[in-house]
Amino acid sequence: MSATHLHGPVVVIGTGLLGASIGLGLEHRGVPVFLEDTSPTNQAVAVDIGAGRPVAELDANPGVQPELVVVAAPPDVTVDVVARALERWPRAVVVDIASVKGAILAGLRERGADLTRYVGTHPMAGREKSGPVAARGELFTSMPWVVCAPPEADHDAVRLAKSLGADLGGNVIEFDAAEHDEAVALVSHLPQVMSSLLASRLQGTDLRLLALAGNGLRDTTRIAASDPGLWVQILGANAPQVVEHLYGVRDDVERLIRTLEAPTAPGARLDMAQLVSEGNAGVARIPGKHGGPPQAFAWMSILVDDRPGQIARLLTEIGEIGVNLEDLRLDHSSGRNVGMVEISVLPSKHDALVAELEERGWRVLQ
Ligand SMILES: NC(=O)C1=CN([C@@H]2O[C@H](COP(=O)(O)OP(=O)(O)OC[C@H]3O[C@@H](n4cnc5c(N)ncnc54)[C@H](O)[C@@H]3O)[C@@H](O)[C@H]2O)C=CC1
Ligand SMILES: O=C(O)C(=O)Cc1ccc(O)cc1
Repeated sequence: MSATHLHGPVVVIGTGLLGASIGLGLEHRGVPVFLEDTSPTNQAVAVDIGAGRPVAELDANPGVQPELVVVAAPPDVTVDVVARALERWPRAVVVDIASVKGAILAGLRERGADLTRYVGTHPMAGREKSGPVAARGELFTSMPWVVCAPPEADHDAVRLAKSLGADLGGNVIEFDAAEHDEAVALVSHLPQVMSSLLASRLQGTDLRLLALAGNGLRDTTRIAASDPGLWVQILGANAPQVVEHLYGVRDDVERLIRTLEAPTAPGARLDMAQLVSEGNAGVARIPGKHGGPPQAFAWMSILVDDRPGQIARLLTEIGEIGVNLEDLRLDHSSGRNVGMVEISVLPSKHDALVAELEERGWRVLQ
């Protein structure tokens, strides 16, 4: 990885969730950012939260060109906005961050855009919310940041695109556009579709039934709250790759339906076990945090009295014991006078932590 950093100025066009998050992250590192959006409100909000200054202030100084332009507008308008930015700032490198890459590169080629100064990128980080109000400067920390350089791109343009991802704390990975689209169909677009399909089953359901919802439902439906306008564009631009996975899902669902229609038939239980085991095998392949190899963490549950300050005391004591928490979940059902804190740690730390916590009087369930 190149160790160079951005100096700026950087122009961000499209100051919604992603654009304002990029602006915040760069401004935090001292890189001057200028913002532009077709929505005056979104631009003003992004300025107000500290993501940069209006681009008019850069335009007022015609001698200064941006070092880098980041197009963070919706996929449908990205080709047009990138092509115009390449013409408007003839010395700047222009990157986009749209969730699909092949269609955008093809569109720019068709338009005869100067691809020596263009690099496609895609931060694999986001939220189920949109607009600058939801922006977070640390959104990209330790998340993959894909760089898809067209063969025509200058070395310096690629270096700058990588610096953007690295300066925002991302893990930079190089793919070509076709490989990228194939990968995101599986790791991003299919999860969105599955989450939406699942959550749509909840429509019209008696709220008394939904009151039983636990973490399983929440874990599998968070991204069902995503913006339909954005996802129409993403799925439309990557439809052939996504549909290949849906054929596989359809086959598996049909197999499961046949099994559950006759759950006591010979072989049916094996089929059910196989379905869950196949899921076990898939989930074990998801890389750990920071892009490392798959890492199975060891979980434990600690009972805490429902009194103010108990969870803070627990976390302080875990810090004193010197163990790093990998994940933390709270289960705090109303009407009970104890809560449950579930934590995960490296497997090598698990037994010693349980022993230490029990010694200090905590009730630990494994
Ligand atoms: N939402 C997410 O989690 C992620 C989104 N992306 C990509 O980032 C891009 C932006 O997505 P979000 O920030 O989520 O959307 P958003 O809806 O929060 O923001 C998009 C912004 O672009 C502005 N805009 C629309 N047309 C424009 C134009 N012609 N010129 C200038 N500004 C224009 C809108 O007014 C809005 O402020 C999309 O291409 C998306 O595929 C990439 C990774 C994650
Ligand atoms: O909310 C999440 O966890 C996401 O994964 C969001 C997301 C949405 C679109 C992308 O192109 C990349 C990431």
